[in-house]
Order: sequence, then structure tokens, then C-alpha cells
Amino acid sequence: MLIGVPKEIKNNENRVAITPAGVMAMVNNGHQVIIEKNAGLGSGISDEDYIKAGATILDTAQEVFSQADMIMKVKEPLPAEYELFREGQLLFTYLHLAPEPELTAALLKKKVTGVAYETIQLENGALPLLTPMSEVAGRMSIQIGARYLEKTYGGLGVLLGGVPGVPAANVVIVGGGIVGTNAAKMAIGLGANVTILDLNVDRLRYLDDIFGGKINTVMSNSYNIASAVKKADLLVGAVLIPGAKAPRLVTEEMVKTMKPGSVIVDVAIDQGGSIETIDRVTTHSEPIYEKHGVIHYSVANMPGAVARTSTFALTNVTLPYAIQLANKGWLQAVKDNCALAKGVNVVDGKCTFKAVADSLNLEYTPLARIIG
Ligand SMILES: NC(=O)C1=CN([C@@H]2O[C@H](COP(=O)(O)OP(=O)(O)OC[C@H]3O[C@@H](n4cnc5c(N)ncnc54)[C@H](O)[C@@H]3O)[C@@H](O)[C@H]2O)C=CC1
Ligand SMILES: CC(=O)C(=O)O
Repeated sequence: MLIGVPKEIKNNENRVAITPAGVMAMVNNGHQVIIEKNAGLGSGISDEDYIKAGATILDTAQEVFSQADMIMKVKEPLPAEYELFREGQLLFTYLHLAPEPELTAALLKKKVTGVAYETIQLENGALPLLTPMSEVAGRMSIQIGARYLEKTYGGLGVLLGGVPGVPAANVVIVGGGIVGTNAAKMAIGLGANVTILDLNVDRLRYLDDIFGGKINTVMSNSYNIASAVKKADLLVGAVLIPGAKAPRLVTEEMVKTMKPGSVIVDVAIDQGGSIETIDRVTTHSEPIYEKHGVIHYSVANMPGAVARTSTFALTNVTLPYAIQLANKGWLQAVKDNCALAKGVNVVDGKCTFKAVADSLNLEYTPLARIIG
């Protein structure tokens, strides 16, 4: 198979979808890899590194898209890329279609087979291709929150850990999955008072166990969210219903009760955001805006800022699935691997992921009907 890797074009997206080790593995499996010039530079990987591993470098994204059978990317395609797809092309990347009607329409129109990293799901519910980036974003949410709490960045002027004689800040995390757990780890490390809310009581038990009583675990409901948000200096949005638009759990009225200069980091923005006052996706160039005196951060590609770490963490988990897709073709690969089958969001002009179809009011076609 001919595998194409374009350079990412989202604002400050420095990750790349394949490393030289991945190129070598693909070549050893009998495939060819074409990579857009300078695609790896943001992650510290040169064109020469790729060439040594067996890839061919092409000058433009157009050349990569027009030749490749499978496109491997990191972020969801942007409008400038919609026209580059060929009918029937296989796309393996983060897609986050539920909040993206235009992207979904473009992929359906072009009859692209879209396999989304974030909905590949193991039998135990784990999302193996989302996990490493959620680890990164969860950890980053606290360092970013700490920065914006500083007075010079417009914040309250509080130190997360406080000092002897002055209380630590309150960090409230809504959603205790991978992002939430990693955020908690960092916040505890800095000495903050940490509260995590989740719907899943088993998850709360697990968090209580692993953090040895260093956090407050609270059942997620509107009443408890409202009372936690009111006390939060830093609020982290970290919920997920796989594939679906994020539920808006924190209302505008709740945000109005927060102190001026407090900070919200809505990591769940890539699925549309979990805070009612998050009304836009921000970028690494302009990451924040203020509403009701509260600083809002809603960057949808947080790991792009620490691309060297993130590219290797991401490709460690994507490569084995990419090799299955390349070796067998998508149809046989998803027949053989139910986890991979859950990644298929669109095929041949049809939406095959129920939560996406429901979020966008599209007709849902079960994948089984297509693959037989
Ligand atoms: N902005 C960015 O750059 C990045 C964003 N993300 C996003 O962060 C979000 C969270 O990802 P993960 O932690 O990996 O997901 P996860 O599936 O590990 O955790 C989500 C948690 O939300 C909980 N939850 C669901 N409904 C809830 C409710 N009503 N109240 C409280 N908790 C609820 C679930 O029980 C689960 O524990 C996703 O949207 C993911 O795509 C991940 C990486 C980077
Ligand atoms: C998960 C995701 O969207 C990201 O890492 O950018």
C-alpha cells in the first residue's frame, strides 16, 4: 500500500503522524511511504531521518493526497484539506466528527473511509489511541491553569500549592478518566486541593484508592457540580462520551459564581466542550478569552505544543493499527479486529458511528451492514 503523511496545518500543530521507526516498519511490511517536505520538523524529525528509514519526500500536500491509498494524519482535516481527498481514500487520524458537521459532510461527499483514532475501543472500554494524548493534555491542563492564575496573565494571583499559612488553591476536575487522573496527579504534586467529579462510582472508588485520600471524589450531578465550581480557582473540563458531542455540564450560571481571575481549561473542547461559556475553539496563538471575569482556555490540540513528547507517545500506539490497515486493507482489518472496527466513522458516503450520527442528525448505517 502507498501510505501518505502530510504536514499538519492546524495552528501550532507540531506533531506528525509517523516517525522514522514507523516508516521502517511499514517498508519492512512491503509498503511505500510518502511524506510531505518538513512534516516532521516540529517534532525534531528531519526529512533526511525519514529518507534513511526508507520514505520518499514530496514537496506538497497535493502530491501526497493525490497518490496515497491511506492518509495518516494527527488532527482532523481542515477546510483546505477537504478538496484534496480522493473518492474511496482511507483516512486514519483523530476526527472528532460530532461537533464538526462541515468536515463530516466533506468526508461523506468524498466517500472517504474515515477511521478515527479516538473511537477505537477495546472490549474493556479503553480508548488506546486517545489515552496517550489525554495523558499529555491532562498533565498540561494544570501547568496551563497555574500559568493563567498568575496575575501577569490576568489571573487571580494565586499559587496552586499555597505556602505555609496561606491555603492552597482549589482545583476542580469534571470527569475522572485519563485526562482527569493525569490532571489530578499534577495538581496534587503541586499541593493543590483537588476535587474530581465523575458519574461512574467505580471510577471514583479507583481514584480514591490510587490517590490514597489526597483528593475529594464527588458524584457528578448538577447540584454537586454547581457547588464545586463556585469554589474552584481552576476548573478542568475532562468528560467524554466516546464519539458523542460533550455534555455541557457546567452552565453559564455556574461560571458566573466563580471568582474573577479564576481559570477554566476545557480539555473536552475537541468534542465540542463541556462548559456552557466555552463558545469558541481557541488556538495556541490566542489560547484564552475572558467571560464573566473568568479566563477560558479551549485549545483543541493541546499536545501539539509538546510535539516531541506527543508524536512519539501517539505513534507508539497508532502504528500497530496502521500496519493492520496497510497489510490487510481496511475491510479485512476491521473484520479481524473489533477494536479497530469501532474506529470506522464514515464509509462510502455513510455514517457508521451511532453517536456521531445522533449528534449531527445524520442517518446511521451500522458498519456490519457494510462489511457483511
Ligand atoms: N484538547 C485537547 O488537546 C485534548 C482533548 N482530549 C479530550 O479530553 C476528553 C477526555 O478524554 P479522556 O479523559 O481520555 O476520556 P475518558 O473516557 O478516559 O474519561 C472521561 C470521563 O468522563 C466521565 N463522564 C462522562 N459523563 C460524565 C458526567 N456527566 N459527569 C462527570 N463525568 C462524566 C466518564 O465516566 C469518564 O470517567 C475527550 O474529549 C478527549 O478527546 C484529549 C486529549 C487532548
Ligand atoms: C485528542 C486530540 O484531539 C489531540 O491530541 O489533539
